[in-house]
Amino acid sequence: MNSLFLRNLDEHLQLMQVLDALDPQVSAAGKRLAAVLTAGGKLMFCGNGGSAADCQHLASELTGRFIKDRRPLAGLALTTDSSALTCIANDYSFEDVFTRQVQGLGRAGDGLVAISTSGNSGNVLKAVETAKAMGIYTLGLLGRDGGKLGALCDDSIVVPHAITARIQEAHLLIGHTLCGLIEAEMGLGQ
Ligand SMILES: O=C(CO)[C@@H](O)[C@H](O)[C@H](O)[C@H](O)COP(=O)(O)O
Ligand SMILES: [Zn+2]
Repeated sequence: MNSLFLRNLDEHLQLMQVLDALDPQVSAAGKRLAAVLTAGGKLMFCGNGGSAADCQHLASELTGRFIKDRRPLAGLALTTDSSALTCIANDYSFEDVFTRQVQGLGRAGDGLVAISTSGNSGNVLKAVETAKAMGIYTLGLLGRDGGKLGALCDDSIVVPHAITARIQEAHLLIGHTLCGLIEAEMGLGQ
């Protein structure tokens, strides 16, 4: 029997082979995110667990750098402020950890990238509902069948797989591509 690594690799490669079907959604999302930044808005990111790590990773590609040496862009992970997260979860509820940050930090014209492999995390759902009501563009980076977020977000990119880890691996590829598209759309860099 194949090793665990070879089985994971096989699953990963099979998934990669069907992701080309997502090209229209990824290209359109890159344009929408670039438009938010071009108009002076910021991009916020929220998600749980491994997706929380993706949030800070992708936000840092914007404020720091991705491929090109260019001006910093407005990316903000809502997953990294441990004081805000613990205060909101402790004093209100875990469902509110992203929502209250969106309310406090978000402005009409901003964007919120909601990352969830199930598409059903309650705190992410609530943040997207709040963001939409504030006039903030919402993009879901989702998995499985997109879950409730698939129907809720303005736009969604759904990785069609049942295993959380495989979905997360695809999310990082798509997230990196979105960063590249933002740079290209904005004509930034050398
Ligand atoms: O990274 C992993 C599994 O690979 C876990 O930490 C995973 O992110 C957590 O179970 C999350 O709470 C799952 O949330 P979601 O993707 O369904 O919104
Ligand atoms: Zn993980």
